[in-house]
Amino acid sequence: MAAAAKAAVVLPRPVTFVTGNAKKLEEVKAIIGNSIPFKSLKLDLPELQGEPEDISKEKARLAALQVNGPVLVEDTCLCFNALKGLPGPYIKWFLEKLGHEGLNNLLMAYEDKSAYALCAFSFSHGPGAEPLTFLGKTPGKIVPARGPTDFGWDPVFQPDGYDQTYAEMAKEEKNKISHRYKSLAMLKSHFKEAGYVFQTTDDDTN
Ligand SMILES: Nc1ncnc2c1ncn2[C@H]1C[C@H](O)[C@@H](COP(=O)(O)OP(=O)(O)OP(=O)(O)O)O1
Ligand SMILES: [Mg+2]
Repeated sequence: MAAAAKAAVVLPRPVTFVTGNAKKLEEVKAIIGNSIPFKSLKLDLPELQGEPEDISKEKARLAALQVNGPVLVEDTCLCFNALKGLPGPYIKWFLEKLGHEGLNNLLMAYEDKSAYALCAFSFSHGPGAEPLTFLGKTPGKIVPARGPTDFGWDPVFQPDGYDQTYAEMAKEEKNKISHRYKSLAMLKSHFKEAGYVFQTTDDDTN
């Protein structure tokens, strides 16, 4: 397919990354740096039930309506293979109610402790536009909590090939292999290929 003939899409302003989670924002900033012009907005968007990709897309549709411009949202899942992918998108509530020990206990009856972290970024050009979704997946296993407890389930997830949990790893190291890094890498190449042009206006200076 010839991509060369495509005209660049003009976006009315920088992309707004909508999240209620400050830690996620920190990682996204560290990973995308200046490669995509973006600003952030703290909103806790309602999340549909269903498959990770659909939840992420719906979040992007809602965010685009609220922001009235291009948006980026992210939904994170932690999926246990023995439980056929659950808690998946519901990990936030499972973590809140059960804690790290409870997450380990869910797997007590199973020998298989393998899991994967899944990150679904969705990007929408604006209200009414169909969001594009980029999925990043990092395989690992669920272990008793080790390391700092300041970011979600990081202490109970040990990525394959490492003897440290996400929480124990240096940030730069985690950001090189994480589910979030992988989906952002796809997003970055999409931006590169699409060659979006951003219109900046006075009310966007910040
Ligand atoms: N990289 C990560 N490592 C560990 N825990 C994470 C990571 N990313 C997210 N979490 C936690 C935070 C939440 O409890 C849960 C993901 O739920 P999710 O709905 O994606 O986030 P959130 O509700 O905190 O932010 P948002 O406002 O972007 O939806 O997993
Ligand atoms: Mg959420």
